[in-house]
Amino acid sequence: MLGRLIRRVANLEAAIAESTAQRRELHNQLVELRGNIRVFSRVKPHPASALTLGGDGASVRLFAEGKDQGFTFDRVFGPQSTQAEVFQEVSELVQSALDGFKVCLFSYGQTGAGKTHTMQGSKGPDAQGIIPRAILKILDEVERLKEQGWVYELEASFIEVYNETFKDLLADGKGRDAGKITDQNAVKHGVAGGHTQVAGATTVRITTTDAAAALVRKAAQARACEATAMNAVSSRSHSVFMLNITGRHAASATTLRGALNLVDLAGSERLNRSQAEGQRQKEACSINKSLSSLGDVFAALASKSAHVPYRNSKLTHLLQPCLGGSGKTLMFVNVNPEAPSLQETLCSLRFAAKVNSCETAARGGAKRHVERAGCEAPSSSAATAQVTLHSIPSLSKHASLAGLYM
Ligand SMILES: Nc1ncnc2c1ncn2[C@@H]1O[C@H](COP(=O)(O)OP(=O)(O)OP(=O)(O)O)[C@@H](O)[C@H]1O
Repeated sequence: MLGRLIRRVANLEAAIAESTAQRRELHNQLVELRGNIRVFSRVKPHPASALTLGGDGASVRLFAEGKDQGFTFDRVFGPQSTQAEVFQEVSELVQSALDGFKVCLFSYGQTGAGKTHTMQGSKGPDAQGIIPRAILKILDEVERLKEQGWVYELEASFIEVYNETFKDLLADGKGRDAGKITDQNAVKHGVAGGHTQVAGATTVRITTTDAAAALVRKAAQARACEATAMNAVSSRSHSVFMLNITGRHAASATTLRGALNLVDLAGSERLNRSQAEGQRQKEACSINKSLSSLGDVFAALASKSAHVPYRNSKLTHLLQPCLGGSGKTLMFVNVNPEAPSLQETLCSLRFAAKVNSCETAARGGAKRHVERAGCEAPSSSAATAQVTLHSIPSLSKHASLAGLYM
């Protein structure tokens, strides 16, 4: 009798493992079919919008430079879109980071277009943006995966890139130079798909939503202090929430190393060079340089160029493992639909269209990072076949979003 029950449990566990393997395999096939570089646009609410949204949920039109111009992306979120709807569309990429992929989400657009609203959001469960929702999803998944024998470690950093210099937003201390990282070679990419670190930046182990909320709050305070002291530096710097994810499964001696980078880019508006002087001119040059370096990296990837200029800016160097063929990237292009912003909106949409054109070229190259004893970073399909037998990830519908934002 007991023997029969034990066999039954073993059979049921094998069946669960089998269906989990299929789920992960299908999930990753789906993500890869959609392309490893995807572009979404989000239109901020405005009572007199100069943009027209297509009924297909993926296109937007505007009249500028004397003609009607249309753009199509993977998805366009209209002004009515909620934070929950937006997160729903990106949650599969968050899942990919847990599955061992290097993932990067950007928000791009002119100042005030909604980048921080999309990434960070504001207080209250409905208003929270991608960062708090992603942390909550990951912690929830990690808890579930424990039952399958997986032990996950989450290590977070919060970095700012201002005038091509890194700053640790989690550093203690106040003042303009607090957290400034002067080491020009601070970016350290782990070998064979290991984690990326910024040497000298604080890393915090995240085990609870409270710890995560405290970290997000500290980074937001550091940016707010700067905003007062230095005339809103935050809109002229990039912020990167970096989460390195390590999953270990003792029974199969398997280790997964994924990463989730959530990037709020500097405002993309073109400053009038003739009017910008001193510090503002330096900032403008540095923002232009890093945003155009990002564009250059996408262009090189699209043309399958032998050389991809990751090292031309701190940001692209930091995000190299996500941007390259083995990672997954999603760019949000936030636009302000009011008439005076039309020219900036057109520039943003053109940039996004360029990034979007990389999708097909880069398609199909993403690799998860898997290690097993005596077997480093096998090919994606081999890894999928052997490694996915131990988890049943899914987001708890009852999980609370409370407490993760500031
Ligand atoms: N989709 C939206 N729904 C409601 N409010 C929004 C939306 N997008 C932006 N806002 C509001 O517009 C204002 C500016 O947005 P936000 O701060 O996110 O812009 P930003 O692009 O991050 O600007 P900056 O580059 O200066 O940091 C905020 O008050 C924000 O709450």
